[in-house]
Amino acid sequence: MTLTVYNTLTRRQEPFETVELGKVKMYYCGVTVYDYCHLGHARACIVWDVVRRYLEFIGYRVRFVQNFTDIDDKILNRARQEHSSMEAVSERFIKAYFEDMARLKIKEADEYPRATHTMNGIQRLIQELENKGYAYPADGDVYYAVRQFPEYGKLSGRKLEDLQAGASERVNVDDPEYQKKKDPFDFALWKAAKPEEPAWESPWGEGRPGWHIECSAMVRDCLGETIDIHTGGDDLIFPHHENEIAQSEVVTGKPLARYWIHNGMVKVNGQKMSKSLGNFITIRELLDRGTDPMAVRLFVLQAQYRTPVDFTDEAIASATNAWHTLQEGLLFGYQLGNTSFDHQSPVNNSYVERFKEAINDDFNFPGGLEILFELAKKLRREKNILLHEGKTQTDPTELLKDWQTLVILAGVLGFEAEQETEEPDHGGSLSDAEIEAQIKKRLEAKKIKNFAEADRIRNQLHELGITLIDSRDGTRWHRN
Ligand SMILES: Nc1ncnc2c1ncn2[C@@H]1O[C@H](COP(=O)(O)OP(=O)(O)OP(=O)(O)O)[C@@H](O)[C@H]1O
Ligand SMILES: [Zn+2]
Repeated sequence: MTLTVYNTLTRRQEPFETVELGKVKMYYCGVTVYDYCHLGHARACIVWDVVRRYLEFIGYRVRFVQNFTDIDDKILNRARQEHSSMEAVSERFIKAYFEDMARLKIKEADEYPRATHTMNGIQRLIQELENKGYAYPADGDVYYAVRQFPEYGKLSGRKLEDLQAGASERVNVDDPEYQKKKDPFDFALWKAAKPEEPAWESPWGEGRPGWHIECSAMVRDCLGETIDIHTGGDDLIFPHHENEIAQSEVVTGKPLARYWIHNGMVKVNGQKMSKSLGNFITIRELLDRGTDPMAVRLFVLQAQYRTPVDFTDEAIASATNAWHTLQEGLLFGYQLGNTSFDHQSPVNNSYVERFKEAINDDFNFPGGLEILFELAKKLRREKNILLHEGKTQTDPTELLKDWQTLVILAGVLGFEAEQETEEPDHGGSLSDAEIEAQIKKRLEAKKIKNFAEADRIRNQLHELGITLIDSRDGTRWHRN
């Protein structure tokens, strides 16, 4: 089966065909840099990191561009609060962004355009929109006339009429922007300079760009007129991506992107985790309290990328347990005596095929993870037998191949285990009686098919340096 992806634009899962054979141009709407990144951003970044890695794995050459929005009211507000400048705030949080992403092992993009570095492209686009009759100046601002674009709403499936009806009560007629607009849904392409705010020269006077036009200009400057994949969180479908389409497509006469793919939100008690709402946990907070970056990756990839996920401490704890299982599998080869990993090593193709088959179905990463866990659990079982009986049950050459397969496929999803972390700290070990009691609890959990709890107990014991060996006559154990 070849890759098929769900396209927000057509609301269908479609075969993936690129504009240029073998090449993918991909743009991700990145962060507005006025604060530290939170777990919601981590989800978006991990999902697109893995989509990119997977496309490379199946043979595409991917050009991945991700922007920074470094002009925005929120950045200006923060600068005011801190008595500093917009540049100082954005530089600080861009630096923090790179630190966080390095800790999460996110591959760097090929290019990171910034709004403030794209001023020519932005102004050129606005000028072209004006020349074609899609934009009009109003008192130093410039607005996009949504009524001019009959396809407006095609991405989000919203109709202007419905929006109008819904919004009529909420419109603030005293708002100066409202008074300048010909239609309440027209949006700003350029905003006249306000006193003491950063501003750029333009044919419409001093000012700064609106948010949506930045991305249209950055896509065009960095990747061209039609790209293959445009991504971002599903909170951006309307109005941001709708407006990007409206701006770009009337100027170029071409589709802006073949596939619009959106990640679901990380939520907290059912509400979007968001900087503006203040209900977030930053990536650095989460990692500084000892969460393994690979557990964060697992937390993200265990969910289908389009569905919302709830952040809870329990969910992170359970992802941490699962990571320990995977980690054990990834370290298996070193226990067999290998000192390094050779990426050219032979692999077990049947697993590779199953892995691809799962993920080719609209980037079904949870399906891909199942294959990894199958391999990791097999290797763990063999490791226990090896420790206990001095040799493995399966031919070591076959096992080595399984291990190599696991390392390579896990790498496609960005998972890496470091050899140094191989032996967890065995500090507070348990007495024999305590171990027996835990084993009993685990058996009871298994009886009622609560395998998650059974695995949790096994992993917890493993952390304390105790290995369990399951056999037909019960569970034996030894200290490592
Ligand atoms: N809770 C979340 N879950 C998943 N993705 C998110 C979440 N919040 C933001 N994103 C995605 O991260 C990228 C950067 O978002 P942005 O900088 O606008 O953050 P934000 O937290 O939504 O900001 P704000 O709270 O000010 O709206 C976007 O692609 C956005 O869709
Ligand atoms: Zn964007």
